[in-house]
Amino acid sequence: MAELLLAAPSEAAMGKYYDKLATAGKGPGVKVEQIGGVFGKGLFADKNFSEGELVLREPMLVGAQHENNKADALVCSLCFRYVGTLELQIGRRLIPKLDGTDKYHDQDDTGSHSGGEEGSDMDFTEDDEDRCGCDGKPKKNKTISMELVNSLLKGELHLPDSERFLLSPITNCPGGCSEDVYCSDVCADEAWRAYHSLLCTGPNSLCVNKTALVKFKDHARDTNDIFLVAAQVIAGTLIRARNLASELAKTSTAKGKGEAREARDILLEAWEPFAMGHKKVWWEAVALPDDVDPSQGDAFREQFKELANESLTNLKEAIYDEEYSSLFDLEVYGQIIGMFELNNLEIVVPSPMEDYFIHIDELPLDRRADAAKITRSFLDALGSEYATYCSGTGFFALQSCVNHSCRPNAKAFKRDEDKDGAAILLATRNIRKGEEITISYIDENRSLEERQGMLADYGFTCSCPRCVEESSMKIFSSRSLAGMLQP
Ligand SMILES: C[S@@+](CC[C@H](N)C(=O)[O-])C[C@H]1O[C@@H](n2cnc3c(N)ncnc32)[C@H](O)[C@@H]1O
Repeated sequence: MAELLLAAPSEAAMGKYYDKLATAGKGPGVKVEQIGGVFGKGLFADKNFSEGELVLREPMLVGAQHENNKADALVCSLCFRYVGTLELQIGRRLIPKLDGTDKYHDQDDTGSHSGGEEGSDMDFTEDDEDRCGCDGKPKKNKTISMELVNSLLKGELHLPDSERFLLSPITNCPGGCSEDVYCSDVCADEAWRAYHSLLCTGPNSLCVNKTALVKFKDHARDTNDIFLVAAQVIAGTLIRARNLASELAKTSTAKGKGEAREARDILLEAWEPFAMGHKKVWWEAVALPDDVDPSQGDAFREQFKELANESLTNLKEAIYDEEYSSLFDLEVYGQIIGMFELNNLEIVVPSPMEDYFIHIDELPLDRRADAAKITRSFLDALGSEYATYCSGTGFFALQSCVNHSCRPNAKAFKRDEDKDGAAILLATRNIRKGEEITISYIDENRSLEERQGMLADYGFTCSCPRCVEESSMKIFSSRSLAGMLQP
Protein backbone atom coordinates (compact mmCIF):
# COMPACT_ATOMS: atom_id res chain seq x y z
CA MET A 1 0.00 0.00 0.00
CA ALA A 2 2.99 2.33 0.41
CA GLU A 3 3.19 2.36 -3.42
CA LEU A 4 -0.13 4.22 -3.47
CA LEU A 5 1.32 6.95 -1.29
CA LEU A 6 4.47 7.07 -3.39
CA ALA A 7 2.66 7.34 -6.74
CA ALA A 8 2.54 10.73 -8.46
CA PRO A 9 -1.02 12.09 -8.40
CA SER A 10 -2.98 12.10 -11.66
CA GLU A 11 -3.77 15.43 -13.34
CA ALA A 12 -7.42 14.91 -12.47
CA ALA A 13 -6.62 14.37 -8.77
CA MET A 14 -4.46 17.49 -8.76
CA GLY A 15 -7.14 19.54 -10.46
CA LYS A 16 -9.69 18.38 -7.90
CA TYR A 17 -7.44 19.23 -4.95
CA TYR A 18 -6.53 22.74 -6.14
CA ASP A 19 -10.15 23.46 -7.09
CA LYS A 20 -11.11 22.49 -3.56
CA LEU A 21 -8.56 24.96 -2.16
CA ALA A 22 -9.90 27.69 -4.43
CA THR A 23 -13.48 26.97 -3.39
CA ALA A 24 -12.41 27.20 0.25
CA GLY A 25 -11.11 30.70 -0.51
CA LYS A 26 -7.40 29.82 -0.26
CA GLY A 27 -5.27 32.04 -2.46
CA PRO A 28 -7.91 34.35 -3.94
CA GLY A 29 -6.69 35.73 -7.28
CA VAL A 30 -4.39 32.83 -8.09
CA LYS A 31 -4.82 29.28 -9.37
CA VAL A 32 -2.66 26.22 -9.94
CA GLU A 33 -2.39 24.89 -13.47
CA GLN A 34 -0.47 22.16 -15.24
CA ILE A 35 2.24 23.44 -17.58
CA GLY A 36 3.83 20.09 -18.34
CA GLY A 37 7.38 19.16 -19.31
CA VAL A 38 10.11 20.14 -16.85
CA PHE A 39 7.88 22.79 -15.28
CA GLY A 40 5.20 20.42 -13.99
CA LYS A 41 2.57 22.63 -12.42
CA GLY A 42 2.76 26.34 -11.67
CA LEU A 43 0.84 29.17 -10.00
CA PHE A 44 -1.07 31.51 -12.31
CA ALA A 45 -2.73 34.91 -11.91
CA ASP A 46 -6.51 34.67 -11.97
CA LYS A 47 -6.82 38.47 -12.04
CA ASN A 48 -4.63 41.44 -12.92
CA PHE A 49 -2.13 42.49 -10.25
CA SER A 50 -0.42 45.88 -10.07
CA GLU A 51 3.24 46.27 -9.20
CA GLY A 52 3.68 46.03 -5.41
CA GLU A 53 0.30 44.36 -4.89
CA LEU A 54 -0.09 41.34 -2.62
CA VAL A 55 -0.36 38.24 -4.81
CA LEU A 56 -0.49 35.58 -2.12
CA ARG A 57 -0.71 35.36 1.65
CA GLU A 58 -0.80 31.77 2.79
CA PRO A 59 -0.40 30.03 6.17
CA MET A 60 1.90 27.01 6.23
CA LEU A 61 0.54 23.47 6.17
CA VAL A 62 3.37 22.17 8.34
CA GLY A 63 6.52 23.82 9.62
CA ALA A 64 8.82 24.35 12.54
CA GLN A 65 11.10 26.99 13.96
CA HIS A 66 14.75 25.96 13.61
CA GLU A 67 16.12 24.44 16.79
CA ASN A 68 19.15 26.74 16.83
CA ASN A 69 16.81 29.74 16.67
CA LYS A 70 14.67 28.86 19.69
CA ALA A 71 16.82 30.76 22.19
CA ASP A 72 16.64 33.83 19.95
CA ALA A 73 12.90 34.07 19.50
CA LEU A 74 9.95 32.80 21.51
CA VAL A 75 7.20 32.37 18.92
CA CYS A 76 3.86 30.65 18.48
CA SER A 77 4.61 27.07 17.41
CA LEU A 78 1.84 27.20 14.81
CA CYS A 79 2.02 30.63 13.19
CA PHE A 80 5.49 31.87 14.33
CA ARG A 81 4.13 35.13 15.80
CA TYR A 82 6.31 36.48 18.65
CA VAL A 83 4.67 35.93 22.05
CA GLY A 84 5.03 37.10 25.65
CA THR A 85 6.56 40.50 26.27
CA LEU A 86 9.49 42.39 24.88
CA GLU A 87 11.12 42.07 28.32
CA LEU A 88 10.73 38.28 28.20
CA GLN A 89 12.16 38.10 24.67
CA ILE A 90 15.21 40.14 25.71
CA GLY A 91 15.67 38.31 29.02
CA ARG A 92 15.55 34.89 27.30
CA ARG A 93 18.21 35.96 24.86
CA LEU A 94 20.51 37.21 27.61
CA ILE A 95 20.48 34.11 29.82
CA PRO A 96 22.68 31.91 27.59
CA LYS A 97 25.03 34.84 27.05
CA LEU A 98 25.40 35.30 30.80
CA ASP A 99 25.59 31.69 31.92
CA GLY A 100 27.86 30.69 29.04
CA THR A 101 25.45 28.19 27.46
CA ASP A 102 25.08 30.14 24.20
CA LYS A 103 25.98 27.50 21.60
CA TYR A 104 25.05 29.49 18.56
CA HIS A 105 26.47 32.99 18.96
CA ASP A 106 29.85 34.61 19.38
CA GLN A 107 30.39 35.03 23.13
CA ASP A 108 32.67 38.02 22.60
CA ASP A 109 30.11 39.87 20.57
CA THR A 110 29.57 43.08 22.52
CA GLY A 111 28.24 45.15 19.64
CA SER A 112 28.22 48.90 19.56
CA HIS A 113 25.12 51.01 19.27
CA SER A 114 24.29 54.66 19.03
CA GLY A 115 21.70 56.63 20.86
CA GLY A 116 22.67 55.81 24.44
CA GLU A 117 24.11 57.83 27.24
CA GLU A 118 27.24 56.59 28.95
CA GLY A 119 26.73 55.15 32.42
CA SER A 120 23.56 54.14 34.16
CA ASP A 121 21.96 54.31 37.54
CA MET A 122 20.66 50.74 37.25
CA ASP A 123 22.27 47.77 38.96
CA PHE A 124 24.52 46.87 36.03
CA THR A 125 27.70 44.90 36.44
CA GLU A 126 30.51 46.34 34.40
CA ASP A 127 32.74 43.41 33.69
CA ASP A 128 35.88 45.12 32.54
CA GLU A 129 38.18 42.15 32.96
CA ASP A 130 40.39 41.52 30.02
CA ARG A 131 39.23 38.50 28.09
CA CYS A 132 41.06 36.59 25.49
CA GLY A 133 39.34 36.70 22.12
CA CYS A 134 39.94 34.09 19.48
CA ASP A 135 42.09 36.62 17.63
CA GLY A 136 44.44 36.56 20.63
CA LYS A 137 43.68 40.15 21.61
CA PRO A 138 42.09 41.07 24.93
CA LYS A 139 38.45 42.06 24.63
CA LYS A 140 36.45 44.25 26.87
CA ASN A 141 33.07 42.66 27.54
CA LYS A 142 30.34 44.74 29.06
CA THR A 143 27.63 42.69 30.65
CA ILE A 144 24.67 42.96 33.00
CA SER A 145 23.77 41.00 36.09
CA MET A 146 21.70 37.82 36.10
CA GLU A 147 19.56 39.47 38.78
CA LEU A 148 18.56 42.19 36.35
CA VAL A 149 17.80 39.64 33.65
CA ASN A 150 15.64 37.71 36.10
CA SER A 151 13.66 40.83 36.89
CA LEU A 152 13.01 41.20 33.13
CA LEU A 153 11.87 37.59 32.94
CA LYS A 154 9.61 37.91 35.98
CA GLY A 155 8.00 41.04 34.59
CA GLU A 156 9.32 43.18 37.47
CA LEU A 157 11.36 45.46 35.24
CA HIS A 158 9.53 47.30 32.47
CA LEU A 159 11.54 48.75 29.64
CA PRO A 160 10.63 52.29 28.60
CA ASP A 161 7.83 52.46 26.04
CA SER A 162 7.62 48.65 25.79
CA GLU A 163 3.82 48.97 26.06
CA ARG A 164 3.92 50.27 22.49
CA PHE A 165 5.28 46.90 21.36
CA LEU A 166 2.72 44.55 22.86
CA LEU A 167 2.98 40.90 21.86
CA SER A 168 0.30 38.22 22.15
CA PRO A 169 0.17 36.70 25.64
CA ILE A 170 1.49 33.13 25.86
CA THR A 171 -1.05 30.32 25.55
CA ASN A 172 0.28 27.03 26.86
CA CYS A 173 0.02 23.70 25.07
CA PRO A 174 -3.30 21.96 25.92
CA GLY A 175 -1.35 18.72 26.27
CA GLY A 176 0.81 20.21 29.01
CA CYS A 177 4.19 20.04 27.27
CA SER A 178 6.62 22.88 27.80
CA GLU A 179 8.15 22.63 24.31
CA ASP A 180 5.38 24.43 22.47
CA VAL A 181 3.59 27.69 23.19
CA TYR A 182 0.98 29.54 21.17
CA CYS A 183 -0.24 33.07 20.55
CA SER A 184 -3.92 32.19 21.09
CA ASP A 185 -6.35 29.41 21.92
CA VAL A 186 -7.16 29.29 18.21
CA CYS A 187 -3.57 28.39 17.28
CA ALA A 188 -3.20 26.02 20.26
CA ASP A 189 -6.39 24.15 19.33
CA GLU A 190 -5.58 24.07 15.64
CA ALA A 191 -2.09 22.62 16.24
CA TRP A 192 -3.54 20.10 18.67
CA ARG A 193 -6.16 18.94 16.19
CA ALA A 194 -3.83 19.02 13.19
CA TYR A 195 -0.87 16.99 14.58
CA HIS A 196 0.32 18.02 18.03
CA SER A 197 -1.97 15.71 20.03
CA LEU A 198 0.19 12.82 18.76
CA LEU A 199 3.52 14.65 19.00
CA CYS A 200 3.08 16.24 22.43
CA THR A 201 5.35 15.04 25.22
CA GLY A 202 3.03 16.43 27.94
CA PRO A 203 0.71 14.45 30.25
CA ASN A 204 -2.29 14.68 27.87
CA SER A 205 -0.40 13.38 24.84
CA LEU A 206 -2.17 10.81 22.67
CA CYS A 207 1.05 9.17 21.47
CA VAL A 208 1.44 5.48 22.26
CA ASN A 209 4.98 5.64 23.66
CA LYS A 210 6.22 8.89 25.15
CA THR A 211 9.74 7.64 25.84
CA ALA A 212 10.13 6.83 22.14
CA LEU A 213 8.67 10.23 21.24
CA VAL A 214 11.21 12.01 23.43
CA LYS A 215 13.96 9.90 21.81
CA PHE A 216 12.66 10.78 18.35
CA LYS A 217 12.68 14.51 19.16
CA ASP A 218 16.15 14.40 20.74
CA HIS A 219 17.49 12.59 17.68
CA ALA A 220 15.93 15.20 15.37
CA ARG A 221 17.38 18.07 17.42
CA ASP A 222 20.82 16.45 17.35
CA THR A 223 20.80 15.58 13.66
CA ASN A 224 18.28 17.39 11.46
CA ASP A 225 15.20 19.27 12.66
CA ILE A 226 13.44 18.60 9.35
CA PHE A 227 12.39 15.25 10.92
CA LEU A 228 10.15 17.23 13.31
CA VAL A 229 8.28 18.66 10.31
CA ALA A 230 8.08 15.24 8.62
CA ALA A 231 6.52 13.91 11.85
CA GLN A 232 3.82 16.60 11.55
CA VAL A 233 2.93 15.19 8.11
CA ILE A 234 2.71 11.62 9.42
CA ALA A 235 0.79 12.56 12.58
CA GLY A 236 -1.51 14.92 10.64
CA THR A 237 -2.31 12.29 8.01
CA LEU A 238 -2.99 9.72 10.73
CA ILE A 239 -5.34 12.08 12.57
CA ARG A 240 -7.20 13.03 9.37
CA ALA A 241 -7.53 9.36 8.39
CA ARG A 242 -8.90 8.41 11.81
CA ASN A 243 -11.36 11.32 11.76
CA LEU A 244 -12.52 10.42 8.24
CA ALA A 245 -12.96 6.78 9.26
CA SER A 246 -15.05 7.65 12.28
CA GLU A 247 -17.19 10.13 10.28
CA LEU A 248 -17.78 7.51 7.60
CA ALA A 249 -18.56 4.84 10.19
CA LYS A 250 -21.18 7.15 11.71
CA THR A 251 -22.86 7.97 8.41
CA SER A 252 -22.85 4.40 7.09
CA THR A 253 -24.38 3.10 10.36
CA ALA A 254 -26.94 5.89 10.34
CA LYS A 255 -28.01 5.13 6.78
CA GLY A 256 -27.90 1.38 7.38
CA LYS A 257 -25.40 1.01 4.54
CA GLY A 258 -22.88 -1.80 4.25
CA GLU A 259 -19.16 -1.65 4.94
CA ALA A 260 -17.50 1.70 5.45
CA ARG A 261 -14.82 2.69 2.91
CA GLU A 262 -11.61 0.74 3.04
CA ALA A 263 -8.70 2.04 5.13
CA ARG A 264 -6.75 2.33 1.85
CA ASP A 265 -9.11 4.93 0.34
CA ILE A 266 -9.38 6.79 3.62
CA LEU A 267 -5.60 7.01 3.92
CA LEU A 268 -5.28 8.26 0.35
CA GLU A 269 -7.78 11.02 1.02
CA ALA A 270 -6.01 12.03 4.23
CA TRP A 271 -2.67 12.04 2.40
CA GLU A 272 -3.97 14.33 -0.39
CA PRO A 273 -2.26 17.64 0.60
CA PHE A 274 1.14 15.96 0.59
CA ALA A 275 0.55 13.77 -2.45
CA MET A 276 0.46 16.98 -4.50
CA GLY A 277 4.06 17.85 -3.64
CA HIS A 278 5.24 14.48 -4.95
CA LYS A 279 9.00 14.54 -5.55
CA LYS A 280 12.07 12.36 -5.16
CA VAL A 281 13.05 10.62 -1.92
CA TRP A 282 15.38 12.66 0.29
CA TRP A 283 18.55 10.64 -0.36
CA GLU A 284 18.08 11.12 -4.11
CA ALA A 285 16.95 14.74 -3.90
CA VAL A 286 19.95 16.09 -1.92
CA ALA A 287 22.57 17.77 -4.06
CA LEU A 288 26.04 16.27 -3.79
CA PRO A 289 28.29 18.88 -2.10
CA ASP A 290 31.34 20.05 -4.08
CA ASP A 291 33.72 18.41 -1.63
CA VAL A 292 32.20 14.95 -2.14
CA ASP A 293 33.81 12.91 -4.89
CA PRO A 294 31.07 11.77 -7.35
CA SER A 295 32.41 8.21 -7.00
CA GLN A 296 31.39 8.45 -3.31
CA GLY A 297 27.88 9.65 -4.23
CA ASP A 298 26.11 6.40 -3.36
CA ALA A 299 27.81 6.15 0.04
CA PHE A 300 26.96 9.81 0.72
CA ARG A 301 23.29 9.23 -0.12
CA GLU A 302 23.22 6.02 1.93
CA GLN A 303 24.10 8.06 5.05
CA PHE A 304 20.94 10.15 4.58
CA LYS A 305 18.87 7.01 4.19
CA GLU A 306 20.39 5.53 7.35
CA LEU A 307 19.69 8.74 9.30
CA ALA A 308 16.08 8.78 8.09
CA ASN A 309 15.73 5.14 9.10
CA GLU A 310 16.97 5.88 12.65
CA SER A 311 14.51 8.74 12.93
CA LEU A 312 11.58 6.76 11.56
CA THR A 313 12.27 3.83 13.90
CA ASN A 314 11.78 6.12 16.90
CA LEU A 315 8.73 7.83 15.40
CA LYS A 316 7.15 4.48 14.59
CA GLU A 317 7.55 3.35 18.19
CA ALA A 318 5.98 6.60 19.37
CA ILE A 319 2.85 6.85 17.22
CA TYR A 320 2.51 3.66 15.13
CA ASP A 321 -0.95 2.60 13.94
CA GLU A 322 -1.26 -0.84 12.33
CA GLU A 323 -4.33 0.23 10.36
CA TYR A 324 -2.28 2.81 8.47
CA SER A 325 1.08 1.00 8.56
CA SER A 326 2.13 2.19 5.09
CA LEU A 327 2.50 5.73 6.46
CA PHE A 328 5.53 4.42 8.37
CA ASP A 329 7.32 3.10 5.29
CA LEU A 330 10.90 4.40 4.91
CA GLU A 331 10.38 5.38 1.25
CA VAL A 332 7.29 7.39 2.23
CA TYR A 333 9.25 9.11 5.01
CA GLY A 334 12.07 9.78 2.53
CA GLN A 335 9.63 11.21 0.03
CA ILE A 336 8.16 13.62 2.56
CA ILE A 337 11.64 14.96 3.40
CA GLY A 338 12.63 14.98 -0.30
CA MET A 339 9.54 17.08 -0.99
CA PHE A 340 10.63 19.52 1.75
CA GLU A 341 14.14 19.62 0.30
CA LEU A 342 12.79 20.83 -3.05
CA ASN A 343 9.71 22.81 -2.00
CA ASN A 344 10.03 24.25 1.49
CA LEU A 345 10.21 27.94 2.10
CA GLU A 346 12.76 29.28 4.56
CA ILE A 347 10.54 31.30 6.89
CA VAL A 348 11.71 34.50 8.50
CA VAL A 349 9.75 36.71 10.92
CA PRO A 350 11.39 40.03 11.82
CA SER A 351 12.06 40.60 15.52
CA PRO A 352 10.02 43.20 17.44
CA MET A 353 13.30 44.06 19.21
CA GLU A 354 14.58 45.69 16.06
CA ASP A 355 11.59 48.07 15.92
CA TYR A 356 11.83 48.67 19.65
CA PHE A 357 15.47 49.76 19.72
CA ILE A 358 14.94 51.88 16.60
CA HIS A 359 12.00 53.51 18.39
CA ILE A 360 14.21 54.31 21.42
CA ASP A 361 16.87 55.66 19.10
CA GLU A 362 14.36 57.97 17.44
CA LEU A 363 12.78 59.38 20.62
CA PRO A 364 13.05 63.15 21.16
CA LEU A 365 16.41 63.96 22.77
CA ASP A 366 15.13 64.59 26.31
CA ARG A 367 13.20 61.28 26.47
CA ARG A 368 15.87 59.35 24.62
CA ALA A 369 18.52 60.12 27.23
CA ASP A 370 16.35 58.77 30.06
CA ALA A 371 15.22 55.70 28.11
CA ALA A 372 18.71 54.87 26.90
CA LYS A 373 20.00 54.85 30.47
CA ILE A 374 18.03 51.64 30.83
CA THR A 375 18.08 50.17 27.34
CA ARG A 376 21.72 50.84 26.44
CA SER A 377 23.18 48.17 28.69
CA PHE A 378 20.70 45.58 27.45
CA LEU A 379 21.49 46.46 23.89
CA ASP A 380 25.21 46.19 24.53
CA ALA A 381 24.80 42.88 26.32
CA LEU A 382 22.71 41.52 23.44
CA GLY A 383 25.47 42.40 21.00
CA SER A 384 25.24 43.02 17.28
CA GLU A 385 22.74 40.17 16.85
CA TYR A 386 20.29 41.94 19.12
CA ALA A 387 17.44 41.59 16.64
CA THR A 388 18.08 38.12 15.21
CA TYR A 389 15.00 37.05 13.29
CA CYS A 390 12.80 34.08 14.00
CA SER A 391 13.69 31.48 11.39
CA GLY A 392 12.19 28.17 10.43
CA THR A 393 11.07 26.03 7.55
CA GLY A 394 7.57 25.40 6.25
CA PHE A 395 5.64 23.68 3.50
CA PHE A 396 2.84 25.60 1.78
CA ALA A 397 0.12 24.21 -0.50
CA LEU A 398 0.16 27.05 -3.07
CA GLN A 399 3.53 28.70 -2.55
CA SER A 400 5.20 25.32 -3.21
CA CYS A 401 3.73 25.43 -6.73
CA VAL A 402 5.57 28.64 -7.68
CA ASN A 403 8.22 28.01 -10.32
CA HIS A 404 11.54 29.79 -10.58
CA SER A 405 12.35 32.37 -13.25
CA CYS A 406 15.55 34.38 -13.71
CA ARG A 407 13.20 37.20 -14.82
CA PRO A 408 10.54 36.86 -12.12
CA ASN A 409 7.37 38.90 -11.74
CA ALA A 410 6.94 38.37 -7.97
CA LYS A 411 9.05 38.06 -4.83
CA ALA A 412 8.67 36.63 -1.33
CA PHE A 413 8.72 39.66 0.94
CA LYS A 414 7.46 40.51 4.43
CA ARG A 415 5.67 43.86 4.76
CA ASP A 416 5.53 45.78 8.06
CA GLU A 417 2.13 44.27 8.84
CA ASP A 418 3.29 40.68 8.27
CA LYS A 419 4.12 39.53 11.78
CA ASP A 420 3.84 35.76 11.36
CA GLY A 421 5.23 32.91 9.29
CA ALA A 422 2.70 33.10 6.44
CA ALA A 423 4.18 33.02 2.93
CA ILE A 424 3.84 36.44 1.29
CA LEU A 425 4.26 37.06 -2.44
CA LEU A 426 4.25 40.58 -3.87
CA ALA A 427 4.09 41.51 -7.56
CA THR A 428 7.37 43.11 -8.71
CA ARG A 429 5.67 44.41 -11.87
CA ASN A 430 2.15 44.48 -13.29
CA ILE A 431 0.92 40.92 -13.85
CA ARG A 432 -1.89 40.17 -16.28
CA LYS A 433 -4.63 37.62 -15.60
CA GLY A 434 -3.49 34.28 -17.03
CA GLU A 435 0.25 34.97 -16.63
CA GLU A 436 2.34 32.53 -14.65
CA ILE A 437 3.55 33.90 -11.29
CA THR A 438 7.24 33.26 -10.82
CA ILE A 439 9.84 34.13 -8.22
CA SER A 440 13.61 33.80 -8.25
CA TYR A 441 14.98 31.10 -5.97
CA ILE A 442 18.46 32.65 -6.26
CA ASP A 443 20.15 36.00 -6.93
CA GLU A 444 19.06 36.50 -10.52
CA ASN A 445 21.61 39.29 -11.11
CA ARG A 446 24.30 36.70 -11.79
CA SER A 447 25.68 35.36 -15.04
CA LEU A 448 24.01 32.44 -16.83
CA GLU A 449 26.71 30.00 -15.63
CA GLU A 450 26.51 31.19 -12.02
CA ARG A 451 22.71 30.97 -12.01
CA GLN A 452 22.71 27.48 -13.46
CA GLY A 453 25.30 26.44 -10.88
CA MET A 454 23.19 27.78 -8.01
CA LEU A 455 20.03 26.15 -9.34
CA ALA A 456 21.82 22.81 -9.65
CA ASP A 457 21.67 22.78 -5.82
CA TYR A 458 17.88 22.91 -6.19
CA GLY A 459 18.10 19.82 -8.38
CA PHE A 460 17.10 21.26 -11.76
CA THR A 461 18.43 23.01 -14.86
CA CYS A 462 16.61 26.27 -15.38
CA SER A 463 14.50 26.44 -18.54
CA CYS A 464 13.06 29.92 -17.95
CA PRO A 465 12.77 32.24 -21.00
CA ARG A 466 15.83 34.26 -19.94
CA CYS A 467 18.05 31.18 -19.61
CA VAL A 468 16.76 29.82 -22.92
CA GLU A 469 17.52 33.18 -24.65
CA GLU A 470 20.95 33.56 -23.08
CA SER A 471 21.90 29.92 -23.79
CA SER A 472 20.90 30.23 -27.43
CA MET A 473 22.79 33.54 -27.76
CA LYS A 474 25.84 31.81 -26.28
CA ILE A 475 25.57 28.94 -28.76
CA PHE A 476 25.04 31.43 -31.60
CA SER A 477 28.05 33.55 -30.65
CA SER A 478 30.34 30.53 -30.17
CA ARG A 479 29.24 29.21 -33.58
CA SER A 480 29.89 32.64 -35.19
CA LEU A 481 33.29 32.75 -33.53
CA ALA A 482 34.05 29.24 -34.76
CA GLY A 483 32.94 30.37 -38.28
CA MET A 484 35.24 33.39 -38.15
CA LEU A 485 38.16 31.21 -37.11
CA GLN A 486 37.68 28.77 -40.00
CA PRO A 487 40.46 28.95 -42.56
C1 LIG B 1 8.92 24.51 -5.80
S1 LIG B 1 8.67 23.42 -7.09
C2 LIG B 1 7.61 24.33 -8.15
C3 LIG B 1 6.39 23.52 -8.52
C4 LIG B 1 6.68 22.40 -9.47
N1 LIG B 1 6.71 22.86 -10.82
C5 LIG B 1 5.69 21.25 -9.32
O1 LIG B 1 5.16 20.78 -10.31
O2 LIG B 1 5.45 20.83 -8.19
C6 LIG B 1 10.23 23.47 -7.86
C7 LIG B 1 10.41 22.47 -8.97
O3 LIG B 1 9.77 22.92 -10.18
C8 LIG B 1 10.60 22.73 -11.32
N2 LIG B 1 11.02 24.07 -11.81
C9 LIG B 1 10.73 25.25 -11.23
N3 LIG B 1 11.22 26.27 -11.93
C10 LIG B 1 11.85 25.74 -13.00
C11 LIG B 1 12.58 26.30 -14.09
N4 LIG B 1 12.76 27.61 -14.23
N5 LIG B 1 13.10 25.44 -15.00
C12 LIG B 1 12.93 24.10 -14.88
N6 LIG B 1 12.25 23.52 -13.87
C13 LIG B 1 11.71 24.32 -12.93
C14 LIG B 1 11.80 21.94 -10.81
O4 LIG B 1 11.50 20.58 -10.96
C15 LIG B 1 11.87 22.28 -9.34
O5 LIG B 1 12.47 21.28 -8.55
